[in-house]
Order: sequence, then structure tokens, then C-alpha cells
Amino acid sequence: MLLESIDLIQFKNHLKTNLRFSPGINCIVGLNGSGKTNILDAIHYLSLTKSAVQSSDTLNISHDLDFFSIIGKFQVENKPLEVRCSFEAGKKKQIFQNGSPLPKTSDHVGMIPLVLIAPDDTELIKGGSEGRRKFFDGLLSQLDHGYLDQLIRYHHYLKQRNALLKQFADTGGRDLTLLGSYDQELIRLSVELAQKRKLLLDEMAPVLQEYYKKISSGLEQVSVNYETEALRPDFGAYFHSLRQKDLITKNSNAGIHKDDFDFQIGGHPIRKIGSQGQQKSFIIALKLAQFEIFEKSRGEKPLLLLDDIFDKLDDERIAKLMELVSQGNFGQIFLTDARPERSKTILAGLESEVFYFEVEKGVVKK
Ligand SMILES: Nc1ncnc2c1ncn2[C@@H]1O[C@H](COP(=O)(O)OP(=O)(O)OP(=O)(O)O)[C@@H](O)[C@H]1O
Repeated sequence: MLLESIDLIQFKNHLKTNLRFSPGINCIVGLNGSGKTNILDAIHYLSLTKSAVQSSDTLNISHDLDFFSIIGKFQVENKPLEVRCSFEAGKKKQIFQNGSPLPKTSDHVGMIPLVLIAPDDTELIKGGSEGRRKFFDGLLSQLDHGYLDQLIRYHHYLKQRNALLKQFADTGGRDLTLLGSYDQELIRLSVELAQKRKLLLDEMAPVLQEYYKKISSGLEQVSVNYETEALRPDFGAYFHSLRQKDLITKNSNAGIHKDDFDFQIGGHPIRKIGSQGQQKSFIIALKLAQFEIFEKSRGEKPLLLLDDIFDKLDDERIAKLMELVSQGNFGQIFLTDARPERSKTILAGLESEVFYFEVEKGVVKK
């Protein structure tokens, strides 16, 4: 997987930016708020069709303008692929592959595998379960297009069912046949999706452990404990048993939207007992395990985005990460740093070809 060049048109503070990348390391430097992360976010759009930072597409259009466009020229399995993501305020976002529009943006997910390591990643540990579900859903969607289709259908039925529960409460109506048909779909899809989540975690477990050891030199056992009701043998009965509660709360109280992933160290929740360092090591190990699983599945290394890690990680973890880079574990890397001298020193000893880009208020000098 190679990103040869990118064009940002009216994307955040980049009115018109064109960058030609190194197949090795691309280091984007500049002051805080100059627009470094925005470049990584544009690459994120070309892979996952959305921002990693700002969920509203409209807010990603440069102020006072009405559209943005991002164009990336890739080599995918040694064939050229041009991806364009365009969004006009008030209209549907569109993805074009080699000039042809895709019927749905989700059709593109998985084409350009990407792993992002960003400073607020420890929110994955500290924050609510939604962030963890999003992370594993994003991972599985990039690996398996069927998973994304099932997940989209799941959320569609969930929305319909919750709207129906609300309608029952508002009107006193009771279309139990329709409710029952939503129940069937949600039960079936919950089981299918939970099985895929479980399989992924089983595959990930040894890889996570191996990277945790490499990053932290720690000997602790780390794991992800999948918490779901959907794999109980009596899940269907359990789902139905909550109907009364669903009617009262006007909400669906069972299903994979209630799942959580408990990150553990030595058999205990890392959120509660892990030190800052252990938490950071865990997240990096998790992301690198994601990288390895993508690589194995695609036979190609995904793009690796490292946002501001030199600032947020301590020297020991940076050194370990750079050791992996120098061993050729990764392919093309994009990283940001507010302090050019620091990244130059850290990257100096590496064999990879390093391109530096200096950003100033959304304008890039190479
Ligand atoms: N829609 C938009 N239109 C214009 N500018 C925007 C828009 N959205 C964000 N920005 C600007 O983008 C800048 C932030 O860019 P970015 O997050 O890439 O900074 P950075 O260089 O990574 O900074 P840091 O080193 O602090 O992480 C801010 O100046 C912000 O005002």
C-alpha cells in the first residue's frame, strides 16, 4: 500500500495543498494549530471516508466555503488507484475510485487499510464503551466488508425498533408483529456480529501480548475480555425477556450495541489499575496488533499514521517504536511533530527515506 500524493482542496485550513510523499517516512512539522493533523485526517478520509477528529463533514469544509475535495493517488497491490472524496454542504458525500462514483461511501471501506496512533487514544481505555465498540467495528469493517454491511443493517433495525417503541408510548398503539420482526433481525445480526468480534479477539490475543512485551519490556499478561450477551445460548430468550423494560424505557436493552471490551492487565481492568505508561503501551500494542492483522489479511502493509507521538510518549516507548520501524516492520509512515529538531534527531539513524514537510497556517513548504 502506497500513497504517492495527495491534494487537499478547501479541507479545514488547507485551501489548496499538494503533497508528493516518500514511500518511507513522511514527517509533517509545524507549530501547534498549523494544520499537520489535518493532513493526516485527509488521509483518514481517503481510507475510512470520514474524519478521525471531527464527525461533522460540514465543519471540515474551510470556513465560509461550501465544499471540500481530497484526492489521493495510491498504489494498491501494485496497481494505481485514484481515490477522491468530495463533500458539498447539504449534499451527500461521494467517493470516486479512478473517476467512477461509488453507489455508497461504505463500499470503499477496506480498500485502503490504515492504522492511526494518536495522542488521545488512551480515551479508548478511559472513556465509555462506545469508543471501544467504534474501534473494533472500524477494524472489522476494514477487514471484512460483510461485517460492515451487517453492522449498517443492525443499526438500521435498531433505529426502527427504538422509533417503534417510542411510537407505542406516544400513541398507545401496539404493532407487535412489526416489533417481532425487528426482534428477529436484531437477534440474528447480534449473534453473527458477536461471533465475528469474538473470532477477531481470539486472533488478536497472542499478537497483542507479543507487541505489549516489545513496547513495554513488561512481563504482565494483557488481554481483551469481550463482554457480550449475544453469545449466550439463550440469547433469543434473553432478548425477549427484556421487552417489558424496552417498552418502558423506549429503548432496546439487549443486542451488540450494549457490548463492551474490557482491557486487562494481569487479569484486572487496566483502566483501574494500569499506570499511565502501561496504558500507553497497551494502546500502542493494540494498534500494532491491528497493523499486523491487516497485513496478514491483505498481504500488504497498511498505511501507518502517527499523530504527535513524540510529544505524548516517553523516550523509552519512542525508542521501542523506532526500533520496530528500523527493523522494517512497517511500510509507509506519516507522522506529525511540532518540534522539527526533535523528529530530525529521532529519525536520523533510520534507513528509510524521510521527507519533511513544513506546514504554516495551512500552507506547506517541503
Ligand atoms: N473548517 C475549518 N476551516 C478552516 N480552518 C480550520 C477548520 N477546521 C479547523 N481549522 C483550523 O485547523 C487548525 C488545526 O489544525 P491541526 O489540528 O492540523 O493542527 P496541528 O498542526 O496538528 O496542531 P497541534 O500541533 O496542536 O496538534 C486550527 O488552526 C483550526 O482553526
